[in-house]
Amino acid sequence: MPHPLDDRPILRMNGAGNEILVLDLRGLGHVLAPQEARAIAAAPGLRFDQLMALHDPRAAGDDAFMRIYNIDGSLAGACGNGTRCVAWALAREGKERLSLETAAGRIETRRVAETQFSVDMGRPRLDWREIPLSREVDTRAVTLAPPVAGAPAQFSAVSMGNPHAVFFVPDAVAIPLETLGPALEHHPLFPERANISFAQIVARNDILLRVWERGTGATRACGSAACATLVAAARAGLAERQARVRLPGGDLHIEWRADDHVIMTGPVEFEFETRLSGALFEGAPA
Ligand SMILES: N[C@@H](CCC[C@H](N)C(=O)O)C(=O)O
Repeated sequence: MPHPLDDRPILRMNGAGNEILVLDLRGLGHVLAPQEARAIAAAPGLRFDQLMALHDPRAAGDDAFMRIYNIDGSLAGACGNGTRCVAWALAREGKERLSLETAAGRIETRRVAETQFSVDMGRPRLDWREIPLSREVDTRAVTLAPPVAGAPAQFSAVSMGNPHAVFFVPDAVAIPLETLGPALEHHPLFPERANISFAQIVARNDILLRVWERGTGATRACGSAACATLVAAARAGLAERQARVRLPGGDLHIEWRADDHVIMTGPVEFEFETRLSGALFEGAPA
């Protein structure tokens, strides 16, 4: 009996450099196990930061339900760059606007140019319980206790459907991401771990950002982190409610609208399409 994913098409893309796979499972009824996601990541050419698995919509009017996997097989509630890639993939079916559901809620996408998409990432969640944090704090300025050597003493916490900690620093490029990232991702303040951002305010509408992603590590871009950073910077009075956020893999434009929704606009790039082989999953549950 062949594995249900044998010969299934899969798209390799990137969103501002964030490495994304899009796997359309609509009509199949198969839910990827974490081991299966990790097996795909280990296949030649298929390493990913996030794998966006599309499932049949659960609600009338939606185009798909998305499960979002990190490279370690864990699930994320949101992925801005991956969502733009999904928007590109479904635009091939003639859909220029999408309504997509994830574990964290509903998001909407809109094509703004051939390879540029806007995503309404919804409302930021700012209560410590929603992020979540392990103790009651004002999320605008959380003291990092216990401290981590080399990390700033305070950060701002925001959920964009996934947990983000934003550290404002004078020089984002100088940050030793590979050592601070994992120490902070697993800090006891974050019961569900966290995505860790180091943000340098260049001007009130221009932010330089480097991100250590929960479940993945250092990436060339993170859309939800860019949204969280803009929200944190605006709350701290450091930035306007819209800004360019510059990441190693490209720029994103983020706007925190008056209606509280955060809109992210940025590029996608299609790299190639291939087919999965059932042999990848030998030893992983079907
Ligand atoms: N790259 C993504 C976010 C990634 C999700 C994250 N690693 C998590 O587990 O929350 C983006 O573009 O938003």
